[in-house]
Amino acid sequence: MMGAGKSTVGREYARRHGLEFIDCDHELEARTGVKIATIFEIEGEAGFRKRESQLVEELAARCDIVLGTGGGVVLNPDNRALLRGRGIVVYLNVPPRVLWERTRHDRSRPLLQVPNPRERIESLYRQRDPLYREVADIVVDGNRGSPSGMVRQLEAAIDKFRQKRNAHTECRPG
Ligand SMILES: Nc1ncnc2c1ncn2[C@@H]1O[C@H](COP(=O)(O)OP(=O)(O)O)[C@@H](O)[C@H]1O
Ligand SMILES: O=C(O)C1=C[C@@H](OP(=O)(O)O)[C@@H](O)[C@H](O)C1
Ligand SMILES: [Mg+2]
Repeated sequence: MMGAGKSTVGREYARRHGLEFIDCDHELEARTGVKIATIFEIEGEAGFRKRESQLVEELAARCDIVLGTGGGVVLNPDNRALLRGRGIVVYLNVPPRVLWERTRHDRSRPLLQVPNPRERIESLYRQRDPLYREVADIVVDGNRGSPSGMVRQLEAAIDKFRQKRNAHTECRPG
């Protein structure tokens, strides 16, 4: 969700692991030369989603990167299928009250520039939580510490996931 810490925690995780971090929104801004809010203004949400999907399709083919998506990436079933098929997908789950606290003074997210952003966050959370769970390999409570604390929790959760996955795919001596 917006404000969960994908951009902040993802960047820090990648730095600590010597991986390239690509943030979908930053990448779209770099490629278009304008802010996300301007893409929404000119092309509407539909135009933004189209650009986002094209970028996710391109980047899902990359290896050895940490990809920080926008929170709305899961709305498109094709994006969900792409993400499910690649890498390890983490859902940073943060309750709406905290998402609101983290985003309330930030005007960079057009979907929250409404008269009742708090209610908007709650309804988006209700709508999207099942979609995030559908795509995620790992669900991490994203409200359990500072960004660097979250990176350590992510490391532990990813190690655990890899061990479990390897145990399942190991072949037994015949
Ligand atoms: N674990 C955390 N604890 C406290 N604040 C955080 C945490 N993770 C992110 N933040 C803050 O919340 C805001 C939104 O983070 P951001 O990484 O942009 O979220 P997202 O990319 O998921 O929308 C930023 O101001 C960031 O510094
Ligand atoms: O949740 C969403 O629909 C959006 C989330 C934003 O990214 P963050 O999740 O990084 O804030 C950005 O892609 C756009 O404003 C739409
Ligand atoms: Mg972000």
